[in-house]
Amino acid sequence: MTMLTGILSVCVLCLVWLTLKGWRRARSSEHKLPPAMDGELPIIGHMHIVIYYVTNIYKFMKTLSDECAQKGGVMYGKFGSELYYFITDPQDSLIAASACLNRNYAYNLAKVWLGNNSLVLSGGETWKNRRKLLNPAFSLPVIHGFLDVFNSQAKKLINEFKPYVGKGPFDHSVYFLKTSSETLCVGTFGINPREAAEFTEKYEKALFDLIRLLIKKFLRFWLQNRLIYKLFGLKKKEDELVHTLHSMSEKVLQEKLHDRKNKVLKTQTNGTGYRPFLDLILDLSENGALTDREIREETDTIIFTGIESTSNQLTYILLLLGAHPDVQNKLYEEVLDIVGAERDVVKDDLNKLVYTNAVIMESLRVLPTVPLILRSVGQDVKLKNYTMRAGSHCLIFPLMPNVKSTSGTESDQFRPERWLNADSKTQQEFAGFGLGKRACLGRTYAIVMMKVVLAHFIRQYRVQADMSQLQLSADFAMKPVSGHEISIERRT
Ligand code: HEM
Repeated sequence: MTMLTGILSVCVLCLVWLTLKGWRRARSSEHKLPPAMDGELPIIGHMHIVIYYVTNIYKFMKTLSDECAQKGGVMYGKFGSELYYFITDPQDSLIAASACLNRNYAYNLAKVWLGNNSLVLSGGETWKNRRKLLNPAFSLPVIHGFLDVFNSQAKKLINEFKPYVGKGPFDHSVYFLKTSSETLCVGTFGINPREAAEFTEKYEKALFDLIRLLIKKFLRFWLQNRLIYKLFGLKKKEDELVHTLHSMSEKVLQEKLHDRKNKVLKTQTNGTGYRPFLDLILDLSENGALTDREIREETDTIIFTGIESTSNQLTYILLLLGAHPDVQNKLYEEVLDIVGAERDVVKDDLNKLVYTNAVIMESLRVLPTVPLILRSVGQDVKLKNYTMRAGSHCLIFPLMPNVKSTSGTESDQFRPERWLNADSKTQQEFAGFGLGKRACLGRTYAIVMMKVVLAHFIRQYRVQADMSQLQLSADFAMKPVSGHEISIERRT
C-alpha cells in the first residue's frame, strides 16, 4: 500500500511539473497553432488518449494520421507539457524532416544500448560527422559486393518455402525475419553463414526483448522514474539484455582487431568478395576517428535499424502481390525478361528491374515498415501555413499514403505504375525511407536485397493472399500480427 501511494505520488508530481513546464513554453511563442487533435483536456492535453491506446500503438498511429490528413495535413497535440506537431502533408513533411535533424528525446531510452553518439541517436555536429564517415560503407559499389550473399541467402529461403507448396496458408514472415537477420549478421560481422543461424537467434532474441522493454518504459511514463523501474525488477532485466548484446558484438570486434593487428587475412564467408560493414567501419576509422566502443555501437546500430525493416517490408510485398495478381504477373514477366529463369541476379540487372523497384516503392507507400519519424524542433520552422515553435516536437507519418496519385487513381490503392514515371518532386516527397538528409542510410542495401529476394521468389512461386484480415502492431517498426498468411503454388 505504502509503495503504491509512493508510486502514485511520484506520478502526480511528475505530471504537475511537466504541465507547468509546458504552460511556460506554450506561452513563450506567438505562432498560430494548426487545428488541435480531438479530445484536448485542460492541463493534461491529450495525455489520456495515449493512456487509452497504450496497448495498441498501431491503432493510435493510424487514428492520428487519418485525423491529421482530414484536418489538412498538420495538427497539434499536447502530451502533458510537450507540444507535438503531427504532419501528413507531403511538402510539409519534407520541410520538417529537412529542418529538424535532431531526434526526439524518446530515442534517449535506447542510449543504454547504442550509446550517446551513435549515428541513429546523436544529433548536431556529432551526427553530421558520423553520417559523413559512415556514408561510404553504404555506397552502391559496396552494396554490389553483397550480391553473392544476397543471392545465396535468397536461394536458401526459397528452398525453405518448398514444403508449403499447395498446402494452403502459412506465415511467411518468420522466414523473412530469419533470412534478413542472418544476411545482416553475415553482412555486418562477417561471420560464416553456417554459424550465422545460431548467432542470429541469440542476438535477435535479446534485441527484441530489449526493444519491448524500452517501448514499455516509454509508454508507461511512470517507469521512467529510476526508482520505480528498479523496484519492478526491470532495470536488472535491461542490464542483462544490454550485456548480452554488447558482449556478442564486442567478441566479434575483438577477434577482428586481433586479426588485423596480426595481419591475419581470412577469406570472407563462402568465397564471396564482400567486405562486412564492421571491416568497412574499421577501415574508415583507421586514423582513430572512432574508438573501439564507438565502432561496436555503430555495428549494433546497423543491426538495430536493418534487421526487421527489410523482413517486414518483404512480408508486406508478398501479401500485396498475393492480393494483386495483375501486379504479380507483371513482376514475373519483368524478372523473366531481365534475369531469366535460372541465373542469379547480377549488378547489371539492378537498374533494369524498374517494375520491381516500383513494387517496392509502392509497398512502402501503402504499408511502410517505419511508421513514423519523430524529431525535436530546435528552432522555429516555417511550414506552408504554420510555423512550428522552437522547443516542440514533430511527428511525420509515412503511414499515410504520402503521395497524391500521379496517374488519376485513388491514393490508397496499390498501384506500382504510379512510380514508373514519377517526377523528381514526387520521388523527393516519398517518405518510406525517411526524408531529407537524415533519411535511411541502408536504403541501397535494402532495395538491392529486396530485389534479389523477389526475383528468386517470383520465378519459383505464384502467391495468393487475402489482406482483409490483416492486423498490425507497431513499436519502432510496423509489424503484422495476424491475417498475413500467404499460400504458394509452384510455377510450371
Ligand atoms: C525496407 C527497409 C528499410 C526501411 C523502410 C527503412 C526506413 C528508414 C527510415 C524511415 C529512416 C528514417 C528514420 C527517421 O528519420 O527517424 C531510416 C533510418 C535509418 N536506417 Fe533504414 N530502413 C530500412 C532498412 C535499413 C537497413 C537494411 C539498414 C542498415 C543496413 C538501415 C539503416 C538505417 C540507419 C542507420 C538509419 C539512421 C540514419 C540517420 O540517423 O542518419 N535501414 N530507415
